[in-house]
Amino acid sequence: MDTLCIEGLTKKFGAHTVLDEISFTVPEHSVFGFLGQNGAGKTTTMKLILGLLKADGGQIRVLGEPVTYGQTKTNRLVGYLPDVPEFYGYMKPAEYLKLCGEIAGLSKKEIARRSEELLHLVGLEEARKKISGFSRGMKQRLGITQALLTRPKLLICDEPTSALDPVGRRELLNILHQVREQTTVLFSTHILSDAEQICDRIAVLHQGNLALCGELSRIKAQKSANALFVSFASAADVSELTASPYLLPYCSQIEVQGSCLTIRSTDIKPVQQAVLSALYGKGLFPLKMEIQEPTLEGIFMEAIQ
Ligand SMILES: Nc1ncnc2c1ncn2[C@@H]1O[C@H](COP(=O)(O)OP(=O)(O)OP(=O)(O)O)[C@@H](O)[C@H]1O
Repeated sequence: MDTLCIEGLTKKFGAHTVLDEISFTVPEHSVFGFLGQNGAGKTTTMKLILGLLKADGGQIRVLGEPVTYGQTKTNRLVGYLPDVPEFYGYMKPAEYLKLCGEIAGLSKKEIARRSEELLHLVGLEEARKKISGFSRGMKQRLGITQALLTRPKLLICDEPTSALDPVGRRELLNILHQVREQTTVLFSTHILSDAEQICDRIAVLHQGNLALCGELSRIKAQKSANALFVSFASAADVSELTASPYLLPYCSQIEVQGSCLTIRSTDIKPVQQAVLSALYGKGLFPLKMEIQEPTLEGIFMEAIQ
């Protein structure tokens, strides 16, 4: 069964339609990247899943149960990490988790066991200081422990890496990748390389619609419009190469940047042959020549154009 199923979801703020009948599913134990520019509607979608906002149309189901605005029934299945998690700064991590566990109705034994497991998972088992002294990365990691305390079936994280340095980002991505064994992860981001590293599925939200949605590997395979990148020691070599009659059929697909050129084509093989013939014909020697696979960044830019 899919952990999350969204069908025809619509949300308007006044005359502004933020979500216009979007539909997607998130399969169990997947890591789903929810991508979009600032203001695309990612947080709005998450709040709708949590029943914190009222939809103007459509349905949301968490493990088959419908989400109803204002009711928190389905939230027993969901853990949520907001973009800026708030804590009681005077508490230590274990104290904070104890409080959260008590509010959630967990037994003392379960709180102790879960806290130990989760603080170990996020590398905070040795953190003895008060939360007010935590770095942003430590706070995000603590936020994940709180969101996972009740063993939710779906973990929703709103831009969990956007405020972190590269080391903090790497640590957090590793944690999200690991927790997929216990739950399903839906996280929003505009850092495409983060999504590329750990997501098996993505959706790109743009102007109220899903510009792209599906398995990342499949999307990449479909976008087989590859590019051949060639660099030379000088721009003069580039001019000489592009003047070759072998490259004439590809002129409309050639991008020149100083001493480098990129040729894009849906079928890269004939391009390779043409470039090799042109290099040989002109007696040119490139510094570098490589086929560039489609990146998520390239795919994203194309989707939102
Ligand atoms: N309560 C509200 N009232 C009116 N407009 C709102 C409200 N909440 C969000 N919006 C608008 O809805 C749009 C989507 O906002 P949302 O916060 O969901 O985007 P986002 O994709 O999460 O952006 P970001 O990446 O910047 O966090 C924006 O234009 C925003 O101004």
